[in-house]
Amino acid sequence: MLTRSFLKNYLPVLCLRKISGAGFGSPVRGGVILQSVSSDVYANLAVEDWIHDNTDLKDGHVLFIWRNSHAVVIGRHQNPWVECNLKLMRQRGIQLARRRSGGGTVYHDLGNVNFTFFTSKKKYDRMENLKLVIKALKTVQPELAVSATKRYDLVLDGNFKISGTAAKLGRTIAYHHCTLLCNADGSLLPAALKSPYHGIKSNATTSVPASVKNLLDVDPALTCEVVVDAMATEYAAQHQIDGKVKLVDPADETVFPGIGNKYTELQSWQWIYGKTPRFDVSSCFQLVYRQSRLDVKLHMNVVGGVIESCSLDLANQYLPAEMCEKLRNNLTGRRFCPDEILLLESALVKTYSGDLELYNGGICCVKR
Ligand SMILES: Nc1ncnc2c1ncn2[C@@H]1O[C@H](COP(=O)(O)OC(=O)CCCC[C@@H]2CCSS2)[C@@H](O)[C@H]1O
Repeated sequence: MLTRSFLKNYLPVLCLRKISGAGFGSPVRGGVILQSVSSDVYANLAVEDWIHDNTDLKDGHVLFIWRNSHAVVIGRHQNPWVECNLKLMRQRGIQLARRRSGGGTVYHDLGNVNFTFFTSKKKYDRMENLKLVIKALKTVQPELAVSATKRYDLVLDGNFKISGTAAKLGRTIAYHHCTLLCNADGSLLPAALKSPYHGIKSNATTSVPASVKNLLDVDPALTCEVVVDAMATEYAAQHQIDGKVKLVDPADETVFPGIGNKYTELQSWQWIYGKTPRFDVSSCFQLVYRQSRLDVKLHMNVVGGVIESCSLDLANQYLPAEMCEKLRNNLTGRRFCPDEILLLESALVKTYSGDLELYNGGICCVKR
């Protein structure tokens, strides 16, 4: 079920691996530059996955260029509640995506361009790729004080980050992807990446915050479009291919058979939240019931985004042990949500649904 159209369009560069027993010749040397017509972060990440899973790049290489509408992209082993402000993101329509590569959290919008360099694992070389980006930028602005760091960031004036890097190494194929800030929203970027949440303990990868800058602030000529053109020209020159950029539509199953499944998975709660490394979280509340206030300490152990176990410490054993037990049972097995107050409230409603006097009497939780 391999797509003739993909082969027609993208061979001689890509040699597609056998799928369902259908093999297609031997690897062919060459390179190709693809650019997505979509600004949907999940669709673009699905293209990366698809190329990673379905191509054999023994001597071939691919540059994939893509931009997204507002999104925060966390690394494979990160905790979204630690890394970003989910409430603000919901209010501002900023998508949350988890990528397959490791590393930290970045903000994307149409003022940020992403470049994915696919090669065989042998040819994988992040510094070479970053040198290419620097060269391309310098063709537009020779005076640009841009350099690569040991962490594979690109910085301006030795200080201001304009690009972050992450990578995924497969069995035979590898990719290195990086961002490039041309004209991203300078106030949403830090706001979306600031978690209001404290008290989470885990071994998840944490991001390394940096001072960032947009290229456009240094030189108005450095728009995304100009930078993309310069990159395509430089990549083509380096790999001795024609600099034509082939536009691809991630929704086109005739080109990317089976991509719909990848897209669905990348958007799912199970992938975005469910893949969060296990963590512990502790919170203190006051439970207000009629005239009395009750201090509550809530400890939760969250595995796969779901509360695996929890404990409640209540001063003076205010609630009968069996009620505490009921409350604990109602929290256990629920999906963790950033607002423990809501979580506790809904567990209380469930626990006391048979005790209308208590519930109607107005239990409310106040975070201290
Ligand atoms: N778009 C963008 N570009 C560069 N730097 C950014 C960006 N957004 C945020 N940041 C800054 O980097 C740190 C995180 O740095 P940290 O080093 O922790 O993480 C990264 O750089 C990851 C880069 C992932 C690149 C992938 C390529 C395609 S999909 S995402 C963050 O706190 C901000 O200060």
